[in-house]
Amino acid sequence: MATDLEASDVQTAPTGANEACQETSYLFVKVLGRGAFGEAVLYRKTEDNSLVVWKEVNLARLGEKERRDAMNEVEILSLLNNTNVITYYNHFLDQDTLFIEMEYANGGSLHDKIATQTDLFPEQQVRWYLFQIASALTHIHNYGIIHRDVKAMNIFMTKTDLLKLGDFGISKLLESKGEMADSLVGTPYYLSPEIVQGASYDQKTDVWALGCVLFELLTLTKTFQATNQLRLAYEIVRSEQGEVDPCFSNHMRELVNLMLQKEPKNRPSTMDILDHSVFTADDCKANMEKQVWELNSGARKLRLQSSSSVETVPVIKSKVTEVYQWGGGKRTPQKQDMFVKGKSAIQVAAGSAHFAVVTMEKELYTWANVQGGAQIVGQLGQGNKSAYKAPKKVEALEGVGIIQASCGEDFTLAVTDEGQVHAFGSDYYGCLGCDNEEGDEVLVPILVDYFNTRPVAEVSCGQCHVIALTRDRDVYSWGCGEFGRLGLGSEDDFASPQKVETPGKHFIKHVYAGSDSTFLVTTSGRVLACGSNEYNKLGLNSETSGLRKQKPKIYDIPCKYTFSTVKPLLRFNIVTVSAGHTHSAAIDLYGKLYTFGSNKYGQLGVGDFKKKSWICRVSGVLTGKRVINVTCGTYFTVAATSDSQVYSWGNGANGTLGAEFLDQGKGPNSQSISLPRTLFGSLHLVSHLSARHWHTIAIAEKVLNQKTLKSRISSPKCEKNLHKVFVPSPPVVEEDGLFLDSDDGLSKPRVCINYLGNEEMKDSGKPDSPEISESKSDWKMPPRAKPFTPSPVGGAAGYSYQDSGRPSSGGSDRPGSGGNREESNIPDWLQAELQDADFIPFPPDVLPVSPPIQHPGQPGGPSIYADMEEMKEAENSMKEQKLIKSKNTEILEKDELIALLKQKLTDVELENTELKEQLKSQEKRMKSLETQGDNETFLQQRIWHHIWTWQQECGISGGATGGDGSETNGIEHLNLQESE
Ligand SMILES: Nc1ncnc2c1ncn2[C@@H]1O[C@H](COP(=O)(O)OP(=O)(O)OP(=O)(O)O)[C@@H](O)[C@H]1O
Repeated sequence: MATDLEASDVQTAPTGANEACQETSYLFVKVLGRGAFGEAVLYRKTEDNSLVVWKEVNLARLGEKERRDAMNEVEILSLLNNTNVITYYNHFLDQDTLFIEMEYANGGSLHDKIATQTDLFPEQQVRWYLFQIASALTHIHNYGIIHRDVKAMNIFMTKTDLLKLGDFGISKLLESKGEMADSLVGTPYYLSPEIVQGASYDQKTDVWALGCVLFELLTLTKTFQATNQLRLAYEIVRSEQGEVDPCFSNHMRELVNLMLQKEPKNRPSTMDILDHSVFTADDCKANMEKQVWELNSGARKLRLQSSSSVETVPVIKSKVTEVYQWGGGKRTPQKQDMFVKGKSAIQVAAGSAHFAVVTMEKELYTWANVQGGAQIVGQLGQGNKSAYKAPKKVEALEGVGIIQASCGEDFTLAVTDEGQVHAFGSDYYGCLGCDNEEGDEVLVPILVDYFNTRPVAEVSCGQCHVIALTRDRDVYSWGCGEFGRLGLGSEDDFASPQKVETPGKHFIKHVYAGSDSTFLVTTSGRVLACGSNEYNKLGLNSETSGLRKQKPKIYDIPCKYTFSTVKPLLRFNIVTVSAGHTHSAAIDLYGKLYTFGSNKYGQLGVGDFKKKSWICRVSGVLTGKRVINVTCGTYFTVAATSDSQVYSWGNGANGTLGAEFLDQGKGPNSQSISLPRTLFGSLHLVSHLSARHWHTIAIAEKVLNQKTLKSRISSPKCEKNLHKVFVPSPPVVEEDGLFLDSDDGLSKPRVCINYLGNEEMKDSGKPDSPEISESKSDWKMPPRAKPFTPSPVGGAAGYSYQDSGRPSSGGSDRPGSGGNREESNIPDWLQAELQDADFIPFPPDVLPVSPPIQHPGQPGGPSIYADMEEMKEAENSMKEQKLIKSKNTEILEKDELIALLKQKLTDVELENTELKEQLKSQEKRMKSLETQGDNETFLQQRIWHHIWTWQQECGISGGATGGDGSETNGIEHLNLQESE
């Protein structure tokens, strides 16, 4: 049926140019330079106006090995996601030219920086640089990668003094960390003694090169120099570098000597470097971690948050957890009364004709919703083939603590708190993982022995295959292998778990099986996919246009037998994926929702039914909201947001959208909607969702009453100040000691509230420590975001609030709502709340709820239970707060609110009138200046600048920039804004 319905959607390879690929995606800016094999060109990407570098590598004159190296660079870059490493976005091979798209570092290279430095760098600055390069190397070493070409020229800089390690042209991914590489590569000055001597080497060769860079930073000269290569080699092997100026601390001099030890084993690892006393004194390391995060998150927010303007933080006063199902003939959500207090559901799963629910008590319940000839073949695990219509406990699992379950088409798998896996239902494709030893239909749960010694963190069932993630982060798959969905390099079926090789040392965080596809999400927010890419539902197709020497092209990939990076998603930090039958969805760290695949029934949620060959961002009513959960059915999508709304869209036949259609028209899309539409009439905070075929099941906490605090965290107007608005949490260190990028799903960006014009927004521009200000040069720590501390007087400027049972319309950006802190009318109780950093900046839904996963070594059971504990604690603390605030809360009367709003509006009107007058006078002044001739241009420029500054301060977009060379007339723009 699917194939027939979607026939018109099928893409043929190579695809002819369509609407999308005729658009220019890239605008040429300039050629950055030429390397040995091609040039690096700067482009502006029209999609988000970001600057990117396309490195063209001419492979025609490359030897076989060099070709491999180039491809190696691409593969390796795509695995990495770290602030101090150049980010990889895309690549393609066009005949003999390999095109690689990567992040642009706008501040030159460290080599240039050293070359133009006249006085010695202050120690603090050297420390700052060393910290960043050591962090970058720690990241790549953790992935089993040796860079092998660390040198000042390959360390790029941003204008904010962030360093980014790039040019992985000759890096080599080692299969295991213990392996020693033996090929002779590198740049003479930075070659390690072991490479010069032709011996094997490991990650410590990068430490040597880093030692050379450090020496260069400390002395402004090369560590080893000679008039010829042979002499240089001799000097390197002798390993007797020169002296470092005694103005540097003993710690620093000791460290550089350690790094330049001839014997690799005597050199510190990059982790040791970061733990050296150079960094541990005075909380220096923590400050630098924070600094890197802040500088990077500022830049990233500019790119990613451009249309997000409102952050809504629901404060749930009371709630009841309920389980709802709909679809399969049930046109509105049906409540399952079984799951009430004492049996509250924590996780749900939908199969084609059955459901499974895991409760807080670690019990498993199953039941059926059989339609159209579907049969019960044991998928309920009840010991018979009855189609129980109401939830029934799986008695055979009595005494076993079930913490997660997943449903395939006609089978079920359940994970215990000890990491064991139980399976039941159809074993036709070998999905029960027991080598078909139990027959085709297994009516009671059996243990998948294979995992007895390999505890499992989570499983995900596709239509007829399974993917499992162990607590050691190994991935296993089994079942039907058609289209390569098992990621095992073939289409073979397997009736027992098979270990999946993923490229590089990925740290897999979650696994998701679709009907005939599979996704993996890494700890660094990367997405890998394999299986059928029909309709581009894996997002593996790519297209380019606007590149010089390059015709617009679509690279259509029908299926993948091994896991590959989903390149169009590399720009985002993905935390959750849902794989549907015809389309897929992904949520990023900021709660933005992306969809890709077939759009025949509007299932991509972008307002039309047209075919899309790219990744879509679902905005519309979701703009400014944080999506916390998403699930894809066959032709529909359901998503839940943090402000307690549930939306559905796509094909509504058979009740899949959980809402009645009042506007049924004619034609193929008569029962479809292409934009998200709310599903419940009241507020429901959804902690877990699952859809398959045409069924959906959800755990919804009915929010009986909620107060919504809204904060403008980002709007086009205040984007330039975004980096000052976000207060970062320090990067997270995982139990196994690995550094996770701050952008990893595990870190929680603390959203603080501020506005243009607030004092908080000003740059201090001052050095961070006395040590710097006393330094020889005028170097300063990069501008640092001032943590926002709401002041007791008007500190909450920027919040508006409601107290109703309905959510806010969301996204409203009322004029003047961001007034001066001193003039804030925010009531005291709210100010007090805002000062409670634990309460406001960490909404419980910052991380989308996903199937439970227990990290290795993590005490206290699966994370979902920890989450529940946290939620309970949060609820208790909220109750306490409620008591304290009960007095103040009285002013939350409607009349008070209306009065406040009116006052605010009056203030805004006054401000606007004042502004208009000021502008008129400036207009007059400018006109008179214009008449004074060319020699007045300088003055005009200053006036333009003033007008532009006002516009920015007043949050008026499209500012006047005529004075510094742009085409727009600022006053015209301004008037237009006002009249609007
Ligand atoms: N991501 C980037 N951001 C900013 N500048 C870059 C980036 N990548 C390359 N460049 C600049 O572009 C120029 C050419 O770079 P390219 O990598 O092609 O050659 P190379 O590194 O100089 O030589 P080779 O690749 O042969 O080692 C260099 O000046 C480099 O600084």
